[in-house]
Amino acid sequence: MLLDIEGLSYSRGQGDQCFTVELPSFQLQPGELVAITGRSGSGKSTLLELLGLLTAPHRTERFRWRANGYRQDLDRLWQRRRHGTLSSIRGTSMGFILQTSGLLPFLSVAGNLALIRRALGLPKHDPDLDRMIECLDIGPFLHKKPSQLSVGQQQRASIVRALAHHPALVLADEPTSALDPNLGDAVMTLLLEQARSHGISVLLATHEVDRVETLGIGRLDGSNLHPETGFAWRFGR
Ligand SMILES: Nc1ncnc2c1ncn2[C@@H]1O[C@H](COP(=O)(O)OP(=O)(O)OP(=O)(O)O)[C@@H](O)[C@H]1O
Repeated sequence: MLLDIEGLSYSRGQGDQCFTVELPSFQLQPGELVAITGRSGSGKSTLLELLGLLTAPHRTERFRWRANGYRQDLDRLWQRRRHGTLSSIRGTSMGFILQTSGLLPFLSVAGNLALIRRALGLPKHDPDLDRMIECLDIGPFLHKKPSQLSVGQQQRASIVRALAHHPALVLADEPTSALDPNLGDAVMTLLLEQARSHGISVLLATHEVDRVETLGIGRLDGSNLHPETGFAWRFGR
């Protein structure tokens, strides 16, 4: 099991503006793709930040990680402020597809893709990376800087970058939001194929419930615990 979580919760804000996200129980297997769904403002991005170790939860009964033969008690790492270890897990074993592309502005797209592989000591050339470049049609702008690209082109480049080092977990925040339906399909096909062929687990925040249901992708859906305020959401399958 890649992630094993019980009783995770996080709150931000004060008093009647307090916003809470709860994840009572969640297990994610290697190669599993799960869509995080729920109304706008329900906390999908917040949940991705928590599961991607970018934000510390306020409470967890169990928060465990196991990848590449290593187990980590993430709860304990947060409590002991082992930020170096948390950062190393993020850098080596996770790939992020953010709403803002997150590509480094001073590098070309090719440079962005090469950086993570070089940092991890992986060979420069990888047939699988070439195939991903072809699949999302980013070859024509590999030499360009992110500022010279459309939002959709940046999004496609950031998807390939997140997968370039074959991480154990990819966290994707609305990865098809700026794409036309054909490219949206290509992205979903690529994520499913990477999950199956490389055992990469994918957590995908999305509003595209129809698309994920058509593809048979499981959902972690947010329900509103306080309909009058909408400030507390519980996510479950
Ligand atoms: N930096 C922040 N500071 C304070 N509140 C925030 C911040 N970012 C988000 N929020 C609030 O936290 C709640 C959850 O936001 P989040 O972005 O996680 O929701 P979401 O489900 O991803 O939304 P969307 O579908 O619109 O992207 C919202 O009520 C939002 O207003």
